[in-house]
Amino acid sequence: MASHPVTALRMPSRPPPATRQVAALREVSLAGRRQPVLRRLGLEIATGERLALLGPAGAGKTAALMLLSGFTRPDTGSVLLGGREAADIPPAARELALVGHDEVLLPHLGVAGNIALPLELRSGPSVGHADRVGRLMDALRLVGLADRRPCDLSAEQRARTVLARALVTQPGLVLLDDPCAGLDPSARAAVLADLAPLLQGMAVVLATRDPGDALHLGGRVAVLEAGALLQAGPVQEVYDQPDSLRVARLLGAANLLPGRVEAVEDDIAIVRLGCGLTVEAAATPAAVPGRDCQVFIRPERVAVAAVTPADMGEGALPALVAGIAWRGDQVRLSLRLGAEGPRPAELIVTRPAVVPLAGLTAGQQVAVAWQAEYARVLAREDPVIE
Ligand SMILES: Nc1ncnc2c1ncn2[C@@H]1O[C@H](COP(=O)(O)OP(=O)(O)OP(=O)(O)O)[C@@H](O)[C@H]1O
Repeated sequence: MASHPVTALRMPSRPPPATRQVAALREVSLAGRRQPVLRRLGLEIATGERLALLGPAGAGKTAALMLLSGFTRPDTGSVLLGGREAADIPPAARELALVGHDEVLLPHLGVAGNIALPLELRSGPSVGHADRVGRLMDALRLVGLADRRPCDLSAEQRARTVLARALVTQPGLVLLDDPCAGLDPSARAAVLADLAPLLQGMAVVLATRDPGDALHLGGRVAVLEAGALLQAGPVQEVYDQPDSLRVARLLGAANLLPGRVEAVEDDIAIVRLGCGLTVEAAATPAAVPGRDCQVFIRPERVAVAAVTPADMGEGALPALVAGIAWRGDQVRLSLRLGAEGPRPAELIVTRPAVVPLAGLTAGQQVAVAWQAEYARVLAREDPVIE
């Protein structure tokens, strides 16, 4: 192999800066041809923070990045950079790096040459030779193939090179527009994991359609759809406590069990499911006694065992194993709740494939349970975004 793996390890020399606002969108709106692109969107990004903009195609993620980078102006609302109104700051003067969808690598330069280019072009005399070399070595660790040409790189290596090139100047704000597009889930996860040490001290906004990216990036997530902000918060919190069906589905696999709220007591709602069983779930504003609802619970939050509900404990429910499927690194159990009644509900339970399922088989009677805090009462339908 002609390439030289880069082995030097070096921690970034920057001291961790005090937390402050690096950038913000304040109630920005942007009109589109047929429907609004952004609808009074508000976001704040602090020093060193990681924020994933998660949403389906056309949600307005790229449009939000274009506003921050200055290539588009909002129709209403404002963009702030470093606490300052950014309208008069041209894109080239904004101290940020933008990695778009179709970044081009210079074909006549090797990986190291491509990554070093921004250092040559942008770093002023304040960045000494030793610091430049150090930054280049740090960035090269993400790729590890210093002299390979772009035409000889795999899609993952290209993505790594593009990211390394964007980070080599250590900008305070990095905008990443789905830099792992086209890579399979394990490659996406590996790139984001390897990226983490390079991102220290930098604020990162990652636009993605993939909830796995948001979870791997860590930090906060802002969920967008049709230009509207649906929910924002720490990614694990939004994953476990979605406010709507849309957010529940956009963050990953979700059980949504139709039912009706019977009572609410001490932040816990008692819900009678359509299949006839009664369950507990965290009360939300949608938990109004007498109102139809859906009970949300993530598949990995459901406990299952080949015992009776009485043996499993208070609140456990009887279920029937309808099917078991192995999907790569995951086992997926399909259960029927209320199988005796006229309208059984399907409940999906997932486990890492390495976790033994104590010999569960299709057709077996089991008991299931969950902690009420991981189940949530959601409205039967989401409001229309207008
Ligand atoms: N400045 C603009 N003016 C008018 N329309 C725009 C502008 N920017 C984006 N759009 C339109 O707004 C919609 C949302 O586009 P955007 O690229 O932001 O979505 P996205 O969430 O990034 O989607 P994807 O995941 O497919 O990249 C698209 O229909 C796009 O054509």
